[in-house]
Amino acid sequence: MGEKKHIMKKEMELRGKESVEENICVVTRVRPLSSKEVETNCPNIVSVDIENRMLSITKPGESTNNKPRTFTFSFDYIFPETSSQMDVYRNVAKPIVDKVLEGYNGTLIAYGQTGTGKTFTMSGDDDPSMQGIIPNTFNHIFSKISSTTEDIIFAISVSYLEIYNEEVKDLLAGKNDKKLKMYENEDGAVYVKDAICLAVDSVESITELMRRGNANRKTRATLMNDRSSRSHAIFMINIEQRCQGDNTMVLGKLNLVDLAGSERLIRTQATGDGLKEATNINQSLSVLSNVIATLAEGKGGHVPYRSSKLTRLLQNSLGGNSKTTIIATVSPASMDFEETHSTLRYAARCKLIKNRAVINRTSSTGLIAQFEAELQKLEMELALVSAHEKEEIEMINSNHNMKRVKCSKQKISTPEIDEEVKRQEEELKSTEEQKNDLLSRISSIQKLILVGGENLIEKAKRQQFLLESSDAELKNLDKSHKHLQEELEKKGAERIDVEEKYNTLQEEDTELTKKILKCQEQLSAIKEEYAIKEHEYQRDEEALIDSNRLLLREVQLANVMTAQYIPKEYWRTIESNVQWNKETLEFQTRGVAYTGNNMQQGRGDNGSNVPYAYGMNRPYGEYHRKPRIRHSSVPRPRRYIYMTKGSRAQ
Ligand SMILES: Nc1ncnc2c1ncn2[C@@H]1O[C@H](COP(=O)(O)OP(=O)(O)OP(=O)(O)O)[C@@H](O)[C@H]1O
Repeated sequence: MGEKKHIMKKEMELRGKESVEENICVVTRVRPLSSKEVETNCPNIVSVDIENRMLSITKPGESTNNKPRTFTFSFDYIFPETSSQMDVYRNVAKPIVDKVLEGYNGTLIAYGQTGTGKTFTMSGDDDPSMQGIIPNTFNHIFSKISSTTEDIIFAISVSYLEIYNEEVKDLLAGKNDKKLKMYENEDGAVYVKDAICLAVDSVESITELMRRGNANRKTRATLMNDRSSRSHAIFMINIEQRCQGDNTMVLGKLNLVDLAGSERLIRTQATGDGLKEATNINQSLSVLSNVIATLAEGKGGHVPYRSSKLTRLLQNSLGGNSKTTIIATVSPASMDFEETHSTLRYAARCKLIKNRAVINRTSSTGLIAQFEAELQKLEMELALVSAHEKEEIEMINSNHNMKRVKCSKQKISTPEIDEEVKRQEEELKSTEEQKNDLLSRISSIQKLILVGGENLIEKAKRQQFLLESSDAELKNLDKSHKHLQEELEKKGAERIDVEEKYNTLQEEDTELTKKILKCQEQLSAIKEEYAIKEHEYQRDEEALIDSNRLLLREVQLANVMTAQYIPKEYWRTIESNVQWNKETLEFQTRGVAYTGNNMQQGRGDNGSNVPYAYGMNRPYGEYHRKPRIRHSSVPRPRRYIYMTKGSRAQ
């Protein structure tokens, strides 16, 4: 005994090393509005954002700042009203069943207000497309076994229990209402003593057990549901498998739990047995809620599993060795707001629970070993019976021979021999019956040992096809989603490109606009300058015209003067001695002693007749130097006389 405990402790230590802690998976499923709710125009308060896995509910009649008050929750997966049974199976149950087939414990729990679709989700209807998780699981398991290799053998067994008014009942035991007791085994796992556990060899046989159990389940019509489940039901499937090559054994346990629905007594108006059932249901759900709250806190304190049969049975699934998923079912109807809100809060809390699942490696004392031992025993019996049968046949044959010899020799009848043959033939018949019975027992046990790769049933294959086709559909969807995503990314990149180009163009445009503005400024400055210059030019032109006019007058005056005052002979002398100096822009005379004032002075001083030099003392314009006659090359200071417009020459 001590050695066994030691081995178990070692095994548990090993399991601890192999396991990984992970959060419970929590999903929600919204049922469609019922025909009654549609008829009464009941508002839908639920909105689902599948992509972001968010679900929001709106509180009827309450708003802050004119906005309706909404509560948003996020879950691992959300199934809107339009989700099919296969959608739920593929996304929620299939991953867990696959893990159970690897040897893990798996649990699926449907939780929610009464009438929100727990039984619909777990069991569904007979119509194949309406089948719920439990029947889809059968097809999945058997088709998976069909597709494994021959060197793995399986044994599948089933139990179906319910907890009704805090009593554990066996749903496979017919109408026998025997209460069952729960115990803990050596490694702490809770089990129900004397619960029927039947081995199954096909989808048909397991479906038959489910139907039998469902027929025995307590249901009642209530104000909230025509066929309300009044008990928590747990369908348990054990999958044991052994690899023939290395003799390794694993045992996966799958618990499929359809809880009774929580209900507000004021709404169901239950009385009598209905009231007692509802009180027990609410009580056990409240203990479940406490267990979840304690586990969610994660402080490792005392968890009140023992406070109800339900929590005790689910001990391993909540905070223990199991891959667990909770499916919270909710109603979209506005009148169910309180219940929906409470279910969602409860479910959100479940997300915090951590489990630590490990593959259950078993010793050889499992179902397969039991079957093999029984087969061995039956085959030994068969060998004995066959040997006996052979002896009997031989004896009968020898009696027949004896009878033939006696009859032919003595020509007498042999009543003793006839009697003996008759007796022996009866014995042979019974031996043959015994042999047939043994053969059929052997064959039925052999059928329960499922060999991997065997074509177990066509239906399972069909279901597998359904699953695979939905997988393929999903893959196709994924593909087109990916394609769309890529297209979107491409378009996004193109848009960025265009935006960049647009930005550069805009920048260029701004630059050019700046340049244009600058050019425009320069142009207007130039125009302004041009206008000023034009004005100045006009002024100069006018001044030139004026000065020309003045010069003309002066020339005429000079001509008159020279004609009158300079005799012709002097005139020729002056002409021949006068030269135009290009540099000084003056006339210069050779051999003339006096110019300008000197000449005037000279004439005045010495009384000579030297005439006034040409142009002397004559103002003639603003910009023009008056040509002067100079005698000597010695320069003398120039005199300029400026004349502004309107002033007169002196
Ligand atoms: N997703 C769904 N699609 C279509 N019909 C649904 C869906 N969910 C629930 N229903 C329908 O709603 C009704 C109530 O569902 P169901 O009996 O499964 O509720 P429940 O949660 O198990 O209730 P209870 O706790 O009272 O047993 C049924 O008629 C069922 O067919």
